Amino acid sequence: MSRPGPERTATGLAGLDCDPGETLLSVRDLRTYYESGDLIGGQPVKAVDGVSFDVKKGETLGIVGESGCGKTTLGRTLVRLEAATGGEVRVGDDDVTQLSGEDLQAWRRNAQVVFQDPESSLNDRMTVGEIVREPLDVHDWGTPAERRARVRSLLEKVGLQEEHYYRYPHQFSGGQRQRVGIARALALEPEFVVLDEPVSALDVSVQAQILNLLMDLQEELGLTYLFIAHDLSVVEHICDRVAVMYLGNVMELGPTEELFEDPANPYTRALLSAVPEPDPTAEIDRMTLRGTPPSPRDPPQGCPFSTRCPVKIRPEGFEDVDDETWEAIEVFRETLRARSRAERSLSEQAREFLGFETRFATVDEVVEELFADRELPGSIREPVDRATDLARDGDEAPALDHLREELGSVCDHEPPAAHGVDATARESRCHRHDDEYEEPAAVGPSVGDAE
Ligand SMILES: Nc1ncnc2c1ncn2[C@@H]1O[C@H](COP(=O)(O)OP(=O)(O)OP(=O)(O)O)[C@@H](O)[C@H]1O
Repeated sequence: MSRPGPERTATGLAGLDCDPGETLLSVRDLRTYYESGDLIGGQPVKAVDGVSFDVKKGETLGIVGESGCGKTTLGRTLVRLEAATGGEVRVGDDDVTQLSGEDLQAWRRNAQVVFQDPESSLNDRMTVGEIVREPLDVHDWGTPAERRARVRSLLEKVGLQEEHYYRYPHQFSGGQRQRVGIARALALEPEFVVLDEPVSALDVSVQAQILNLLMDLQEELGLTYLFIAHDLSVVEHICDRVAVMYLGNVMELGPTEELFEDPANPYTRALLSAVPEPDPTAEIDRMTLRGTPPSPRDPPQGCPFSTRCPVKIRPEGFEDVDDETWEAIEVFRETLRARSRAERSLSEQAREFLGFETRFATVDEVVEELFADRELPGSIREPVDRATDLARDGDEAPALDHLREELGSVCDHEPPAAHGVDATARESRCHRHDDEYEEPAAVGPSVGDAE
């Protein structure tokens, strides 16, 4: 069978040949779960838990969020390095998650990854020429002479010299190794490239060079990038649009400038307010988030961010309870949740949430510390007492269910839908965008620079 050589123009999948600005990938309700290693009954890790967005041809879409929120899994699922558990990734009429045979080969040629750590992602026993040529060999691209010529032109394209062909990765600096990784990713002329933290392992002085190279290559080759990063300043610099992930969900997605200037979602606001200001005298209200993200094995039933959200909606009838009392209830719930995970002892968790040095051994001591000095109305005292009884017997799950039933709001019960939040098609998932509630910005601390 004849294989595509250097002259080939068709990508192999009709949907990839769309025009710049048109939708290249249409991701719908995509889920990727990792099955638990337990023999029976373990919950899967819901690394990507129902995300929907489009990627437009020629754009750079940033994916940001804290460690463990599912960025890498999302990128790997899009290029079929991980199998999706559910949902779709449409390219024209094809669903990438279902491709097999030649169509899957065509997708694999067209969807490549540049990995974070050029130290470990390149095989140290192969020469640079062999590393870059390997995908051409695997896909039986052109003739051997054409492959060698292609590797030389790729090395030049990424700023390396011809004589580097016969060297080994360990003879190179981190920046040079990442250039090799980029050349390899581009060998098969892909349309779509996942850049998974491509500069975070590099010296700051080298980062800009690699980012400039990536931007030049994008322009020259019409590439579409998914740019995964936790460094927000890099994202602001390089991305056209940004998706903010939390616990396997996209909380907000929109054009970079608008999203950074006026973040709509409480999580985006918290994430941006955690970025150190270049001017330390600038007065901004920093949002500090309580606790740690919930386990992706057991995400909250309502809004993914509900357990830590600083502007969580109160349930009806509790609006007048003072903030400290309400905070104590949320800390109680968070402590029970941590205890049910049993990853760390209750005392460690409680100390972290409360900032106390005291050791807590029992639920009663936590309750005493949180509520002893407070006048609790019966509508709060009763569910707290009931939950304490349940938790005392080691039943945190029913205790939490009870608290959610009695003291939970819409944020605890329903996942928020995506709301359009400005004229740029930006979307944010938060119940506060419903007309009946105040917007996050109206009730929470302000975010952004104070120039
Ligand atoms: N192969 C795997 N098996 C089981 N769980 C996994 C696997 N890979 C990732 N996870 C889990 O899935 C969740 C998402 O991980 P992922 O690496 O996608 O997040 P991330 O946002 O890219 O994090 P980081 O910024 O630290 O790379 C985490 O809880 C992680 O522990």
